[in-house]
Order: sequence, then structure tokens, then C-alpha cells
Amino acid sequence: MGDEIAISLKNVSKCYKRYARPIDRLKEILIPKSIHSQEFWALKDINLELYQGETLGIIGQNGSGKSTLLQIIARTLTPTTGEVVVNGRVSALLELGSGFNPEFTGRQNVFFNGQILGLNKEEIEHKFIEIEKFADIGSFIDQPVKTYSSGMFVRLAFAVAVNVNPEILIVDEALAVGDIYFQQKCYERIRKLRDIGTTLLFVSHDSTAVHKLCSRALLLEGGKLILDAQPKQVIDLYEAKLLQKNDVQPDAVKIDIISEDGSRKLEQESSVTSAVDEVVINAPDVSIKFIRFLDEQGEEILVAISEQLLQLSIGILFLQSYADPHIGFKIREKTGEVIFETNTWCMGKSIGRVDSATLVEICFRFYVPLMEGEYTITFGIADGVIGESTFERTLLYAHNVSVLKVLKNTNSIRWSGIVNLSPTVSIDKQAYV
Ligand SMILES: Nc1ncnc2c1ncn2[C@@H]1O[C@H](COP(=O)(O)OP(=O)(O)OP(=O)(O)O)[C@@H](O)[C@H]1O
Repeated sequence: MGDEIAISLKNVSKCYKRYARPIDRLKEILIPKSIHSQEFWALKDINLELYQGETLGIIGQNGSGKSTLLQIIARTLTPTTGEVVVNGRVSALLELGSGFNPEFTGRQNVFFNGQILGLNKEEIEHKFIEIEKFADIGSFIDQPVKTYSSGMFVRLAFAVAVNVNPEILIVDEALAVGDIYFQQKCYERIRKLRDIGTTLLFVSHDSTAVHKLCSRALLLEGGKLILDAQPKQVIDLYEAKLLQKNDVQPDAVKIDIISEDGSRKLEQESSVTSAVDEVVINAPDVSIKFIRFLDEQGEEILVAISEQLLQLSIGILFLQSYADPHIGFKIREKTGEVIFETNTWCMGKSIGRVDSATLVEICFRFYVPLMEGEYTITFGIADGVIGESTFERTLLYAHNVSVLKVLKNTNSIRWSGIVNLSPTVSIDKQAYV
């Protein structure tokens, strides 16, 4: 990360005009000083300083203002109020097809876009082979882009955006469109750009991608910046909010943000904060009494050996009766990325009705096919199944309730990756005639 500020936003807000009917827009144009629209603030008072080389993920529910923010930084939209300073050459992949002239061929658009990005004809010619190879759309490169599929659009747009040596790269959801091989190629290229110090702004609903690519993240809600912190904390709060949104009794779900200094505050009280340690949902009448790791024989253990059978035993005290509670867990690696998750409903098991003042002990048994290292456990308890991962009421949702330490299994094969598939191998040799 450099010492220079790449992007600075001071009190940036954006107001759109909304018209109930198309005719109202016309009336406003034709009759001076008449107002037939309503103001809608898509961004409210955003302050942000991003240093060169930082990789920023922007997260938020639909309509929270992510694209508006990116467009303002990319200078395709002007803010209504506030100040925006951008230092460096920006290459932006915004809405599908934006920046392309539909009547031009792919080749013409590459030159057209390259010039907009500040390259001269020779420089673009020099890069063209690489762009064409990266886009890999065959003879379509000489067809008008209006004949392209959405996948072809993204391929060409991405190929241009990443091959013009941007200092700041802005990517808005675009990668979701391509096929898996193209997505992998794009992520690899983004990682390379990140590693050579390119500043990256990245909007995605894919939290795994944000975990992997970004060093920092923002959470937007209703046009407001509500959290500016590490991706792990931002995604935790975002997911808690999604749980709250899906809840049939959302008012009953209270999100606690535990600050780095240990103090708790209700999410509703929070303004922009960066010192978040944990995000917790907990109904007052449900509590975790114990969490234990046991070996195959039921003996308590403090560390597990890779590939051993492990029992995760949890005691939950219900002080109120619940008709149909379910319990789940997640294992996450240290950046917060989920390696595995399930719950009793997904496993086809029912706890059944739980009366008030009942201690429920539940035990998940599994092999630990993980690389040596530390993993964290997240627990969730919810009541009343509606569908997969959807319940009437979330009772408890807490990250990092326990750390699972895994040691290397010295009897294992050598392997790398996340999960040991414990493969066997057979070899057959025959003379070939
Ligand atoms: N030109 C416009 N006129 C009026 N309202 C607009 C306009 N563009 C965006 N909006 C509104 O501004 C809000 C923010 O939109 P924006 O596209 O920035 O959200 P987003 O977080 O990117 O959403 P999504 O995840 O669905 O892409 C939305 O409520 C949207 O309806």
C-alpha cells in the first residue's frame, strides 16, 4: 500500500429525481420552475480515503448505492454535493456494455476505449494482440458489438480494462456474467494487478471473492456508509443483516456489534465505524452453555489432527419453549471465508419441540480433512423452518465462538489446498501396439 491517496471523497451525496409518470418529466422540462418529481438520495454524505494499492470491496443490498458510488469515482456521474479527488488513471468496468458504441466492431471499440483511457494509437496497437487473446471471442472481434452476447461483451470489456495498465481498476459485478474459466482468468489478472500496486474497487455479491481480493471493505445501506473495516467484519455484519431481513419477525432480531475495545453497541445505534471485532445476534432466552471438541472415544481434546474423527459438542440452554429449533455450524478459515456449513435441517434431523428451561446437547461428528492451521466456529440457532437457511426467527448467530486448531497428520500424504480428499491412486502399465 502506497503513502499517496488514490481516491478521496468528502461529504459526497447524490440525489436523483424520480418521476411517478413519464409525462411528469416532460412537464418539468416544458414548464420552467414547475416541480413534478421527488428527490431521492441514493448516496448520503460519504467520506472515504483510499490509499494507492488498497483493494476495496463494496458490499450492500440491492439499491444501497454501490453502483452510484463507483460511477461517481469513475467520473461517469457527478455528485450532487461534496468533493471527489481521484489520483491516477482509472479503468472501469461498470454496467454491461457501457463505454462501447454498439454500431462499432469489437476491434473499433478497443481503439475507441483505449483512446478514452489516454493511450495513443501505437500503444493500443501494441496491446491489441493481448486484448484479443484475453477476450477470446474469435471472429466476433470484427462484428458490431450490438450482435454480442452479454458474455462476449464482458469478455471484451474486461480484456480492455485490465490490459491498459490502469492505476485504479473499478469492477462492478461484471464478472458474474462470464463462464467459470473466464472468471478464473479475470481473478488471476486482478490479483496480478493488485500485486503490482494497482488500486482496486470491487463491487460483488460474492463474499468469497471480496474475502480473497480485498484488504478493506465498505458496507452501504440506504445510501449511507455504515461500516468501513476489514472484509471479514463487513461481510459478517452484511450477512447478519440479510438474516434479519429474511426473518419473519425482524424486530425480534437485534444485531450487536462488539467493538475492538470489547464494548457492545446495538447495530441500530451505529454510525460509520471501523473498530469492529464481532457481530452477534442473540435472543435473551437462548444461550450457549458449553462447546467441546471430543475425539472418537468421547474424550475432550484441545487440538485436532488433520483427518481425525472429531465430535463438536454444544450445550444450548433454552429458557423459553420453541416449536421447531434447528442448530447449525460453520467452519471458517482466518480471513472469515467459509469452508463448510450445515445445520440440523439440512442434515434431515429434527430436534423437535423444546420446552422452557431445557438444556439441549447436540453433537456433530465429522472427519477433519483440513490443512494444519486455526479455524473458527460460527453457530446459528433458528426456529421454524421456512426453507433452506430460511427460518421464522433467528435466535442466535455468533462467529468465532470457538477456535479449532488443526495439527499436521504426519502419516498423511503430502498435499496442498483447503480440503484433503484423501485420494487413492491406481496405476496400470501396458505395452502399446
Ligand atoms: N438514474 C436514476 N434515477 C433515479 N433513481 C436512480 C437512478 N439510478 C439509480 N437510482 C436509484 O438509486 C438507488 C441506488 O442505486 P444503485 O444502482 O447505486 O444501487 P446498487 O447498490 O448498485 O444496487 P444493485 O446491487 O441492485 O446493483 C436505487 O434505489 C436506484 O433505484
